[in-house]
Amino acid sequence: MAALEVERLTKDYGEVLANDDVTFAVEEGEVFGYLGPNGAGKTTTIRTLMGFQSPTSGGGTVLGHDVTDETDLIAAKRRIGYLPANPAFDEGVTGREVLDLHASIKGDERRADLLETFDPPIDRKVRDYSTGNVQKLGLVQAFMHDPDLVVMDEPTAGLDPLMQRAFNDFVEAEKERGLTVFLSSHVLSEVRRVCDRVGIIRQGRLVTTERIEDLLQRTGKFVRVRVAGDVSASAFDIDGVHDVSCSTTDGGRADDRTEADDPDDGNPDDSTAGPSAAAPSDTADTDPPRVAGPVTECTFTFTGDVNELIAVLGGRRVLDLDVEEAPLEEVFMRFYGGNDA
Ligand SMILES: Nc1ncnc2c1ncn2[C@@H]1O[C@H](COP(=O)(O)OP(=O)(O)OP(=O)(O)O)[C@@H](O)[C@H]1O
Repeated sequence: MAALEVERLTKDYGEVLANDDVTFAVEEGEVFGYLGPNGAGKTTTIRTLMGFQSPTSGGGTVLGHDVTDETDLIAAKRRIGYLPANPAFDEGVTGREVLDLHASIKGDERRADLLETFDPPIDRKVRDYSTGNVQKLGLVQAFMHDPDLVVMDEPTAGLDPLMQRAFNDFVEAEKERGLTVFLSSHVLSEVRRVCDRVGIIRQGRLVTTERIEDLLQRTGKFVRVRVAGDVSASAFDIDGVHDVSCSTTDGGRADDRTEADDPDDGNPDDSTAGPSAAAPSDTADTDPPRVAGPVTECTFTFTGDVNELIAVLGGRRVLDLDVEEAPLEEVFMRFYGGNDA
């Protein structure tokens, strides 16, 4: 049984169709990221799943309970943790009192541990909290009754980088324990680190659901190669090379030599540039080959067979080579952007 299901969910606010026939499921034990640009419809889905608003049509289940059936949902909510976007608590009470109230309804067996991790100033009145501290209090509240499913709307909003990292560590550990997490986010590093799968929504429509690994696989690698000689982009005309761009400079020029030729620049990349190892034997560990004459630097995204790339490079004198995972940002921009294709 899926821990959370959204089935043909449509929410029409009148002027805006905020969710348009959205269908996806989150499996037990999965961490699922729900992504999309501002106003895409993420909060609308989340609030509907939590029973705070009714769908125009369609619906969903959480832990097998119908989200449009109020009574059914009450039973499920004891086993669900929820962190809304911009959580708001009674400003006149302390954080401790907020948690005590929550504990009286759902329990708090994990409160002490969570307070060690997130550490909001629980004896101060909520009105004196910073935005980040409100968020931390919300996180403690969402997890402290040891739920089976946690739903969070932008959980790291307002958290400083250290706290964001603590949150990511925490979610990874929770995943190990088998917790199911559904979260919306704009923070791609966080998504990449903690999520197994993502669903991307744009203008109310689900564009894709995909495993993070597959998304990265499909995106390919970002390649930057420097070769001796005047080489044109057509030299890399093999399957899987995209957006190739080459520029040739005089290899003897000081500015062009700076990175590759300076053994003392402390740049570890100079000595580890993959197939530079395939370059001639004058490629000392700390002293990449010098070259007289033109040097061409080409960059491209590569989704093809790496052996074909090696074959192309094999016929040339490679001075430097970087192969990196393409940034996740690029992948998401494709989906976030205006081009449906
Ligand atoms: N109560 C409402 N009445 C009318 N329109 C609404 C209402 N709530 C949201 N909307 C509109 O529905 C669309 C989706 O909003 P929603 O808050 O679900 O997006 P979101 O993806 O969560 O955005 P963000 O990333 O900015 O939080 C937006 O155009 C928003 O203006």
